[in-house]
Amino acid sequence: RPSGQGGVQYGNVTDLLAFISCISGATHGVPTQSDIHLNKDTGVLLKKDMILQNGHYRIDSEVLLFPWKRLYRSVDSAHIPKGAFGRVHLAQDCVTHKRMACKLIPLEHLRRSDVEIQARFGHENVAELFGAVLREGTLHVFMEAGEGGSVLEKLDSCGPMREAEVVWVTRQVLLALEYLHSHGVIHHDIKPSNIVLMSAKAVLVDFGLSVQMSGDVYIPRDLRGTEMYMSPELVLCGGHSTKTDIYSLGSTMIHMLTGSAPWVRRFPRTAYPSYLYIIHKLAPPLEEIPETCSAPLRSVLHSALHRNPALRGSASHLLQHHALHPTTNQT
Ligand SMILES: Nc1nnc(-c2c[nH]c3ncc(-c4c[nH]c5ccccc45)cc23)o1
Repeated sequence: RPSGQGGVQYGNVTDLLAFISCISGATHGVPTQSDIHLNKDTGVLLKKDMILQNGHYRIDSEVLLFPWKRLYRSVDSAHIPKGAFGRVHLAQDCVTHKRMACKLIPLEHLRRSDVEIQARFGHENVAELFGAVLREGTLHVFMEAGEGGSVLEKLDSCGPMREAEVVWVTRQVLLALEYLHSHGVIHHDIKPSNIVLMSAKAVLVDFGLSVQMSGDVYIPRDLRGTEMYMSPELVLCGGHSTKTDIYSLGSTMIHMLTGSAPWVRRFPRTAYPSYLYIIHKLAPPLEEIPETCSAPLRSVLHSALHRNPALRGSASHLLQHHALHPTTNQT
């Protein structure tokens, strides 16, 4: 590479995956064949409207980072969304002004799934991956930006969502899950903060805990997810399937309908440091479904929150439910 040249280049998903396995291998002591210079900016961009300069794509010269603007009055403007290991900023290409999300992941916290799953499994309702650049030990992952913020932010500032909005979000998350589950991918962290809003769609983000199953059952080595949204079978650690995401979506639907995560109203977090025992011992939180919830949507919730994963609806099955096909004449 000529001197002064950066190591960032345009490429395809295969090039990006090779780059990610190189650097994640490099950090886990696996000797890599490539001449990755961890101290120069190296990386792969998938989009030509991200403009390289001499093989560089640097923060504050080729691309600028901004804190997300105050989307809602009451949300603390310092509230920068962060994934399992990474802070997410709004980014803008200096030449094309393309607006993106940029997640900064310290190399020591990088999980290959954080990038690999989004790169391999593109879908309308999965935040699109635009590229990744490694600079001074931090991986900058550029993605599709949900400038409407997350569903959690919307709930924290505007309170419970109307049923039609809940149906709109639920349907799009189910479309993403139907696609991911058909490829054996479990997201493992379905919750309001991992669903972000755009003008005409909602997309899933944060695949840092995702796995692709090799068979029908995934035997976990660790507990993955966020407690209030975890399924009973996941809490038991005896092996689970893609159906765990469906239960987490049911828990997310309760949060959207009531404005609070399941369990926390009956068992305040101050008094209950952990919800794992509650989720294991008690029946699914069906009593938290508001009285005002329509019968059709209630039956979707009963199916999604079924304690037995075998009897729980799949994403494809739930998508066929008439409650998720609102006709225009419904209020
Ligand atoms: N953990 C994680 N991994 N990837 C993402 C991600 C990709 N594109 C995005 N677009 C928007 C937001 C976002 C979340 N909360 C917000 C509040 C205000 C404004 C924006 C947001 C997050 C993302 O997030």
